[in-house]
Amino acid sequence: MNISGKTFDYVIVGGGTAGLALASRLSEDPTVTVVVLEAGEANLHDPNILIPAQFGKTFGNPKYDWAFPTVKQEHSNGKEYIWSRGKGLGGSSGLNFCAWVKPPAADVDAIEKLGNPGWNWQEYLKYTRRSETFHPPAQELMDVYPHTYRKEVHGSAGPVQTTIPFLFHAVDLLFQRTLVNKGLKNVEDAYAGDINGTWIANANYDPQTWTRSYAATAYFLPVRKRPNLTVLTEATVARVLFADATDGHNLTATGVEFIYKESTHHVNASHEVVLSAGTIQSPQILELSGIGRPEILKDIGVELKLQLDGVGENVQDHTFIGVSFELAGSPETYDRMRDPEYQAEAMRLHREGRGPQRAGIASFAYFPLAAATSEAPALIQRANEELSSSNETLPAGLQEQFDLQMACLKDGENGIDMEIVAFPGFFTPISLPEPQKSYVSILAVLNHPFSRGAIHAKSLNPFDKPSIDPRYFEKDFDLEILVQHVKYVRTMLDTEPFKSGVVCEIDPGPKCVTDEEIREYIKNTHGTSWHTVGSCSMLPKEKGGVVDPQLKVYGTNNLRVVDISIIPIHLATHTHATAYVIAEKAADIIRASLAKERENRG
Ligand SMILES: Cc1cc2nc3c(=O)[nH]c(=O)nc-3n(C[C@H](O)[C@H](O)[C@H](O)COP(=O)(O)OP(=O)(O)OC[C@H]3O[C@@H](n4cnc5c(N)ncnc54)[C@H](O)[C@@H]3O)c2cc1C
Repeated sequence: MNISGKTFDYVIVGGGTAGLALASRLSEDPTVTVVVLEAGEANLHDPNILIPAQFGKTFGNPKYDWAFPTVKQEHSNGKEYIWSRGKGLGGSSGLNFCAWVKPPAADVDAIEKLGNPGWNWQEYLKYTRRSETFHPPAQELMDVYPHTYRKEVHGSAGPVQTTIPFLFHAVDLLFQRTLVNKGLKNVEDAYAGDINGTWIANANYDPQTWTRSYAATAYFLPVRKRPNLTVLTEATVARVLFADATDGHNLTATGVEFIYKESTHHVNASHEVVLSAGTIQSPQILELSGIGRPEILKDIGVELKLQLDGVGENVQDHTFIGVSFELAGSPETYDRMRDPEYQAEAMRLHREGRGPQRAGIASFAYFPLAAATSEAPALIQRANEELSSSNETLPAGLQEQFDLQMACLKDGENGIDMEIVAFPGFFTPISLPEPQKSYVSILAVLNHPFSRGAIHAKSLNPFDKPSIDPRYFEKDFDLEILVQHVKYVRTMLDTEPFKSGVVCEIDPGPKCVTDEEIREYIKNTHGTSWHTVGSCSMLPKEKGGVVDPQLKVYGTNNLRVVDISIIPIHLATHTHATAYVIAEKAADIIRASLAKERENRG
């Protein structure tokens, strides 16, 4: 480690999804120097990461996973949760489920409507295409399932490799055909801004090797020898350092302090410091650096440098619930992986580029509440009443977010509030799967929660995990939406081919009938989808914003946040692809800022 005390143009905190993508793009310019400090290990060339379809294998292992505990959740029967988050190069892109999903255009446009010019669907499309190379599905897959796609919305030269994963087709066909028979449409290409209907998702797999394509392999490894790019792992950033602040002026970040092999060091930034530590740790680092709410900083004993009340607030998580069914005829599903012999054979086949280890989670459906239930108008009325009857004074700007969420709910044609995903295997936490049997678990996801949580530093110690309070179901309507999901999923049993393809429901099972019983099932078994956003929201400052549309922290000259924490209102999507969009756009913003600075200097 020979960087202590050295100066780089850009210091990036966190070598995760967005951090490595940004570092790779910025270091394309040989005249600038970039350093990335990552708290975790490198974890490169690691089969636990690279070989797909090993869902959850790295969870809870401190080599890969931060495993953050939440506080007790008052509205979920006092339960506490563990939130996995990737640690090491690639961050969460190294431990996620590789479902490559993008939001509907309207959700991205909502970000712009909240006061962020340039953060709209057209820009999203431009940057997401830059981030990926899409490989059309292999003929082997096309033969079974007729995939359709529109070439022009996919990237053809970006670092992240994407394709249709190998599928357990019996389940996919069961799911898709049933939903079409229930009135949903088959979406031609869900990457064009319209996700309303049912479709097969890509996975971020490289079809040459059938391995995970993630920030470390896609953005970092190909450029690791650049002389102007330095990446240091096992380096935990404790705080951002600032020049002595002169009253009334913006703060200037001069570098960061970090801990490496139990000693404290610093590096200097001659241009900018960028926080890419993710939704949970970017706000923690801001607070440890003296930026945030005065009462939080006082509690942890940090001198307030800049009051910014939005830090760690406006937190929104996608939570999900599963309904599992036993399948007739025991078709091939992930359930077979519980058999050590099958698994060994799957690994052997993978070495030859074949077999089920290439599988993904791919059958999705997104649709409006009105497509799920005839009670939608009454439910929406109830949501309205809940939001307007509350005596609490809403934080500044939250009403605007609620208005957009209500508009989405009311749009019975295209407003997406429901999501169900077919997991081909047993994935619910109450019953145990039986050997020789096959299952499908339909996972239902809350896309636009009204509840807002908070994430704050608990102490001055950067190794102390922050306090995480998602406040699940603080707004009861969030729970109601999940009840509607469960009821909708159960109606699939009345429709072919699900009707004859399924033997019976396993969880929650026949004892769970009334809405009240479904509510209890949800409260006792729901979990995070690991898509948390909002803790460093991009919003006008007076509306709770932490960063402006240039991703610059308000009140600073050269400190940005570039990760998924800046999303101010949740999207009906999984967030991996979006993290790259943020990084790609940030790279353009930072390059433009440097060009301007150089021009001014003459
Ligand atoms: C278990 C799981 C499954 C998921 N499944 C999917 C999926 O299938 N599809 C999908 O679209 N999305 C999925 N996601 C979400 C998606 O992966 C994330 O939203 C996205 O990767 C977040 O990127 P990020 O850059 O914001 O943060 P991260 O990728 O988490 O990067 C943050 C990095 O900062 C580092 N860091 C933190 N603090 C410090 C510090 N003090 N000093 C130095 N380094 C620090 C961390 O170690 C980490 O490497 C999943 C996420 C998880 C956790």
